[in-house]
Amino acid sequence: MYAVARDVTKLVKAERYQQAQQHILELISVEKPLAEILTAICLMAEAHNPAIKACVMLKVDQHLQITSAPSLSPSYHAALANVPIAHNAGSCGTAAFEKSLVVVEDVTTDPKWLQYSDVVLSEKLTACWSMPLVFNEDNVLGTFALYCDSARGPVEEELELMASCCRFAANAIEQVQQKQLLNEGEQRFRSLYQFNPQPVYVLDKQGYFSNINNAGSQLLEWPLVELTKMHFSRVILNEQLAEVTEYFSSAISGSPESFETSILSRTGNQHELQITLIPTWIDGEIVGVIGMAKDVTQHLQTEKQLRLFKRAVDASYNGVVISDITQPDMPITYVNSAFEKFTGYSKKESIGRNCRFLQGTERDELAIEPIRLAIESKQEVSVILKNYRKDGTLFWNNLYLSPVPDEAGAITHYIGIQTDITEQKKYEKELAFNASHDLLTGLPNRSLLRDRLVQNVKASARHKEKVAVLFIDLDGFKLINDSLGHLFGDEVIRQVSARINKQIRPGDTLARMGGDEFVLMLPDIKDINQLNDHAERVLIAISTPFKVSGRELQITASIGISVSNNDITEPMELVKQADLAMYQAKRLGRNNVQWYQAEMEILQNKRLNLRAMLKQAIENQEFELYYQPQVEAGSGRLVGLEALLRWQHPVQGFIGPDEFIPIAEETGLIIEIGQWVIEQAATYNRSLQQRGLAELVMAVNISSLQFQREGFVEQLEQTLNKVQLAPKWFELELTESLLLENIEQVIHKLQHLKQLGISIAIDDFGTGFSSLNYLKRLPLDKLKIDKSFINDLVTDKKDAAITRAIIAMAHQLELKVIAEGVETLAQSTLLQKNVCDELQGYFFSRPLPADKLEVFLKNYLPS
Ligand SMILES: Nc1nc2c(ncn2[C@@H]2O[C@@H]3COP(=O)(O)O[C@H]4[C@@H](O)[C@H](n5cnc6c(=O)[nH]c(N)nc65)O[C@@H]4COP(=O)(O)O[C@H]3[C@H]2O)c(=O)[nH]1
Repeated sequence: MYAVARDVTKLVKAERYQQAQQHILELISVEKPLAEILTAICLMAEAHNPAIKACVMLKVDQHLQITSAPSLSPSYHAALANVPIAHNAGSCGTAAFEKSLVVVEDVTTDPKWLQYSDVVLSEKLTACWSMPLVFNEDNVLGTFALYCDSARGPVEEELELMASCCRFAANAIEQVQQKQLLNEGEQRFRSLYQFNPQPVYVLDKQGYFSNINNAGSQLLEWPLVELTKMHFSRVILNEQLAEVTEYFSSAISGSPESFETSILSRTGNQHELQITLIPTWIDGEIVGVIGMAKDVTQHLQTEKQLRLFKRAVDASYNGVVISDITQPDMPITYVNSAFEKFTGYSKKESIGRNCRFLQGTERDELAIEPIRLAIESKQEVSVILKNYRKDGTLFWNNLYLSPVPDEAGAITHYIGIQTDITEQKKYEKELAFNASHDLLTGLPNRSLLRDRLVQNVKASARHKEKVAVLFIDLDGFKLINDSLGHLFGDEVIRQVSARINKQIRPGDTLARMGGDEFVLMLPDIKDINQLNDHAERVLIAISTPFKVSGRELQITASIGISVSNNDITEPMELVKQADLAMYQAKRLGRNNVQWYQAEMEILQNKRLNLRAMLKQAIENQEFELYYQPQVEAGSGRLVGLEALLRWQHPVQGFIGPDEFIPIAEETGLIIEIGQWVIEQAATYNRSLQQRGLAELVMAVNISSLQFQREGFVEQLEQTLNKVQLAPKWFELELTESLLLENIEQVIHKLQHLKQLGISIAIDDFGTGFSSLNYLKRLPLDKLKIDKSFINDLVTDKKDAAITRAIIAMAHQLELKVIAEGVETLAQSTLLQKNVCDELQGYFFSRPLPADKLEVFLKNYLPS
């Protein structure tokens, strides 16, 4: 009977224990709170033996805290709230520390309980056995302890119970902790997903959005509800769809993809996105992809713009250079292609160096100073620098420097824009030179001469010295120019200027005033007596024969000299004075030197007066014609008259033609005067014939200006018709130089005159630049040997020889010859002997007024 009763108790106990275990497993599986599960474990242990109490402590940091001890008092709970994991920290603290079972049979004697024994005793408990809750062999989660009211160790059965409770507790704790970890992970993922500022989305295997975060739906501008039914192709730009679909297929096959594409939002806004697609694996199977997008529209635009800027700067015509002013010695960090082209230095050779290497060995401190100041004050600046290319050639660099701020506004760099203005500089220099120099000879011109004269006159006055001016004018240059052409004339001027240039000292100025006029300024003259020698040397230099275009030539010059004095207020006055002196030299037969004298001014004034009076002379009928007879050499018979103009001014008295004709020519009045002479001479000749006084050819001097005028021949023809004088009784005396101007037109006019029956004589023959060529070509009748040859004809063999030669040549060309200025019988006889056709001169008669001529005609007897 007894035996049966015992078996039942054991059985009941085992059954209850099993039920308790079942209950605990259920609690764990339905994820009941940990404290509830641990309490159930404690109760299961206590149910085994009413003399023992259970306690579960969990590890929190390096301490143990009671999580469940259902049969222990609240004061016990409070006292062991925080037990350290250490040696001698009660049974539990020690067990957790040593990771092994600790059995304390009597807390009153065991040193492990020194601190806590009172608390245990007040619970009427004596022994405490504690087992660590270990997970994965090493990880201590806490402790499971059994207290006993008697001082003893655990029996075998109790040890098994503890081990079993520990397993249950460790399981429950582990599951709770796992769940906690899972929870946290999910929350983290949700945060990453939901609060990500960049679009994140989930696509299913077919490419439909299953989910998308707020940033994504905002970018696409579609409501979340609608998006989750949409296929991704709906938002991709058409032309990129094929490519994106391929990326999607690749991702859905397990390979993550990253690419850039363009999408269109609901309202049509285009965005450039950088997308990463990651396959989503669930239980070893891909169920879709997670997409992450980054809106790079702004970034791409900025990049595009930067690339454009870089290309533009690279392609710029101007050299561009950027220097880092935050670095020591401000190295170059960038140069464009134009910089490389200008300077010859490649990018590699330039970057890292300071810009000053372009200045070569010399440094233009004056130009660099503004750059230094501008960089110091972070200002912009523009300077013109003399720089050198790699090959050593100079170039002018118009450099504009501007500060470049960083994002924070601090100036970190300077950008320099270079313009190569070498050509412009050269042009400016040329312009400046041309403005002050004569193009043909390269000599200073009038304006530069004026500047130098002003400076030198001032300086000389300070040093009590003088400035001399030599006005040099070539003799007969007009004839050379007219007969041999302007190019030839230019070459003559060039050669003459070079010759004079050789005669000057440093500090002298030789200027060309235009035409054939030169001015030589000689400063610092100490002895004015040397000036004559100087001028003579110039004359000799000019008159030495020279060759131009293969033609031998000799040319002389006339020089006027003036010297500064204290009365001079305007230095150019000196040039005027030297000019007047030069005119005097011309008047005195050319090829000589004259000094300026105050009387010359008077003479000049007189000329100006004359000019004014001449205008009145025609109206006031102050002109009169004198006539000088011309005789046939052989017979002495009268054959012609030369009409010579006389001017009887009511106040000034007689004024000679040599004096007023040049002025009449200068002013153009010669046209009117000349026409008056023609009419007067023709009328008078007709009158002589009508009155039966003489039948003679009337020769009239014609000025170049008059002859060159359009309609001259026609007007002459009309005049002769008007006065009814047959053209054969009229002759024109033309000078050599006149014939050489515009030769084709001259020939045409002469032929016309010839047709009319008017004869043509060449006046002053032998004094000009006689060209035999034109004599042959022109329809002429007569040559008039100049009186300068006749003067010394009898005494000077050379003059006699020239005269003979002229006569012989003229006859060969079937031209008549008349000699003028015949004053003596000897001259007349010699000319006769030399078969000169006609003679004219004081020996026969002076020019006579009409009344006296008529007396002469009546009395004339051929000798
Ligand atoms: N010593 C010297 N001289 C003599 C002798 N026989 C004549 N003469 C001068 O020689 C000049 C000859 O005239 P021309 O060579 O045509 O030189 C002329 C001519 O070129 C110009 N001329 C005179 N009348 C006119 C005119 O009506 N029209 C133009 N265009 N020029 C004129 O003025 C020049 C000077 O004229 P004139 O003073 O009248 O001077 C005249 C005349 O008086 C002589 O035996 N010995």
